[in-house]
Amino acid sequence: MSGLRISVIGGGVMGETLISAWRASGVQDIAVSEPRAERAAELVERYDITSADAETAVTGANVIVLAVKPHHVAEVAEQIAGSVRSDAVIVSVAAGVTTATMESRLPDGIAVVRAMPNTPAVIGQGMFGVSPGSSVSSEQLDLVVELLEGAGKVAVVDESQQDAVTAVSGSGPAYVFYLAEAMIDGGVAAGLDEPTARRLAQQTLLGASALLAGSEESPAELRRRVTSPNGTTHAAITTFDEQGAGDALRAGVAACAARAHELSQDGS
Ligand SMILES: NC(=O)C1=CN([C@@H]2O[C@H](COP(=O)(O)OP(=O)(O)OC[C@H]3O[C@@H](n4cnc5c(N)ncnc54)[C@H](OP(=O)(O)O)[C@@H]3O)[C@@H](O)[C@H]2O)C=CC1
Ligand SMILES: O=C(O)[C@@H]1CCC=N1
Repeated sequence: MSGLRISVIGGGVMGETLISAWRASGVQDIAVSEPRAERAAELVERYDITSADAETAVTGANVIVLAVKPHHVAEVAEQIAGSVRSDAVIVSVAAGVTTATMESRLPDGIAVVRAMPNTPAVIGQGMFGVSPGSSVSSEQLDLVVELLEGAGKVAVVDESQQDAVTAVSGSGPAYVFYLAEAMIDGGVAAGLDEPTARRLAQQTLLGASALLAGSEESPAELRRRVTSPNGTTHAAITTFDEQGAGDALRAGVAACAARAHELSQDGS
């Protein structure tokens, strides 16, 4: 994508994730704005990008990514409002911040897209739920989708579904790591050394994920194929059910969506 200039406001976990993925996919011109000087210098050194204050970083940028905490989005939008190109597209990755909130802080007609990423984007395996605001042209949406596809898969969804997207894919990697922690702990308790338990859990999650992603079968059917009658898996799943693991996970996903909704009400 020649002539593309991306400005990333906020050089934390998600800002770095996207910068890293875009550098790996060949994007040349990236500027970051990050208030902590040491952190900004680290990103400049690591990814060969430029660093500037927010107003300078967005000047001339075609795509501006807001990767600050949800409660900082409105003030950052106000801060850059006078410096954005009229044809720029602003992509916010903040949980719970609506396109309407951002549009109200920016000049009329500026294109705003809300995107919910996840951290596997750092290895090009991200999942993004994307919702255009009221002033986004189809070319601008295509540009954002193409850019994000450099870091993973993209689903364009109605903005009303963004809290649910956050609850499944945005926060989802943490659920998988939580499962990995429990599997490793359980393996150690059953007699493995930690590095071996970790290796077994890692490859099992990788293999099972690839199988699930490439299969026409439902997760329930794939699980059934592991579960021999009255065998070892049956013992594990029966215990999970008895102890409410499935219900607990469903309740956690619902709590995540509710928290995303709460953020969209007051941003804090
Ligand atoms: N981490 C994840 O897995 C995901 C995160 N998100 C969203 O991404 C956003 C960022 O999250 P994450 O990267 O985890 O958070 P971080 O706290 O790691 O990053 C936010 C960064 O923005 C910086 N910042 C604060 N104010 C400004 C400002 N005015 N101008 C420029 N930079 C500023 C912060 O600096 P300082 O620390 O000094 O305040 C910090 O470095 C959030 O809105 C979150 O909802 C979405 C999906 C997944
Ligand atoms: O925990 C959070 O609030 C952010 C949004 C989704 C993943 N991390």
